[in-house]
Amino acid sequence: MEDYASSSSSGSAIRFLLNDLDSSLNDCEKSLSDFDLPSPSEFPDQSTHIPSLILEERSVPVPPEDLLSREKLNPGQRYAFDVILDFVHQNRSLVFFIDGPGGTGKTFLYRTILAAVRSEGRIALATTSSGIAVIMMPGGRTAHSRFKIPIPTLPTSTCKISKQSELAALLREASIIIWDEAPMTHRYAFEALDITLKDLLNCDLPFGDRLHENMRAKSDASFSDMLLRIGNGTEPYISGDMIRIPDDMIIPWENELSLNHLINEIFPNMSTNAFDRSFITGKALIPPRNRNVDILNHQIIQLFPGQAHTYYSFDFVENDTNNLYQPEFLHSISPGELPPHKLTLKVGALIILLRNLDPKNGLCNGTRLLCHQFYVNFILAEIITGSFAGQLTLIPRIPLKSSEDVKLPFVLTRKQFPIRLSFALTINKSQSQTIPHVGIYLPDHVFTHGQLYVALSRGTSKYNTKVLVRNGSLDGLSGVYTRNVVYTEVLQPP
Ligand SMILES: Nc1ncnc2c1ncn2[C@@H]1O[C@H](COP(=O)(O)OP(=O)(O)OP(=O)(O)O)[C@@H](O)[C@H]1O
Repeated sequence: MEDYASSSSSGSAIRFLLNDLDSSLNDCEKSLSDFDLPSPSEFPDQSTHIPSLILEERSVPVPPEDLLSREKLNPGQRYAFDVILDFVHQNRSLVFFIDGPGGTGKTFLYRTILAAVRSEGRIALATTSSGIAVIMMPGGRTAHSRFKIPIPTLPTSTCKISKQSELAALLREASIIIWDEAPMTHRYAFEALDITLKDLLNCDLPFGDRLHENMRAKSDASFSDMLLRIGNGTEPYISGDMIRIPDDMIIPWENELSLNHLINEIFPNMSTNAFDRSFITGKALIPPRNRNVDILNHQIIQLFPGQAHTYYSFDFVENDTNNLYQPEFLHSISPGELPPHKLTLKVGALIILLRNLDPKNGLCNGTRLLCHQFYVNFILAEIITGSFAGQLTLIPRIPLKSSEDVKLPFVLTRKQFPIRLSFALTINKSQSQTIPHVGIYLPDHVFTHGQLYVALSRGTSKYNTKVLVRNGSLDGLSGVYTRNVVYTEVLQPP
């Protein structure tokens, strides 16, 4: 409360405090009402000052490199930028859809728009569907937290924003709202926001644009072209839905030991390279499933030099008064969304956060970090993903509950650090990240739309993207093949 004492009145100070508290709780999918705390609007402002939410947005720093990005936009990005900025300048409303496969520069475009609009003293709200995308945009927040979209979101849901609230004032004041990775969110969330915004402001018809050029791999034109063909489903198919992977990307499958060849290709000479920060942070192995992630991480931490530090979790099931669930059984449960019971780490090891601890400060579900030091109840680690890269942070040990997705007949509570090793991560978790040196391990062929494209498009060139396919041979044909799942109807304009 002392930090808020300089506010013009005690009512304002309490309101500031409640607003900040509410925003932090929203990041963890909770709200003030969950803790019987009053709403900020119960503490009216006696002064004529600008609402704190508006001040907060106005103070989001504009990175100088984002201002310079305007000069680097490719023709597709430039067109979208010009049209959108025109609407902003004319104070006109329209909904724009920017579409394009991973790596075509959507986030780059959003950051350029945010910087341009904010540098004019206007308000630009940056929101995203996933926690990890938040840290890719300065001032980013998850859409659920920013718009107070209820969870679960039902067909009749509306956002919890009253007309008199500071948030309503912020939305009215905003010149632009950007929602990254919008298709990942259920349509009920958009309908809830649509109804709410219609009540607060006026929106018009949608407008769409599609980006085509893969910017992540632009230094390797043939790779970039191949990626777009794979993403569009136009790479030639052989024997149903199989495509051939170029020979120079292949690590041949001979037997189980071939996995070591892939690991050595991406993480060579670990005993000398492990403490070279730039070596270790630009790399990852990406298989489709969590169980393969665990196998790979286990193998790499063994190769990693230094003393192992192991943390064991405390596991329990609430209200299990008859001790039905023995600790040994609970320890053996290890779904990808929870940390393992036995967490073995080393200084310099790569880890990934499994919860949104503090999205405003870069600690989201999906943030990758480097371990620096181990304490009993904290780990000192350095963020390596997104705009907070380079910052040191303390990760606490916290209780984590299993979700319904794990399909257990009870809720498991595990007290552990909310992290896993991340030398390897699933293809889905790798989305939105550029990983210059990537090894794709396909013990099974991919199974969902666009997944092969996501895996292959993490890298920046053919030469540092390697692929190991377990069942990649086709009768009578040379070369290595894997499945590419593309539902072309998903790519058609409405
Ligand atoms: N016009 C540009 N000039 C230079 N670099 C660019 C340009 N556009 C994008 N990039 C770079 O290309 C890479 C991929 O861009 P970005 O992350 O914006 O793609 P994306 O479409 O958001 O990908 P994803 O969907 O995988 O998150 C980034 O390293 C980005 O800095």
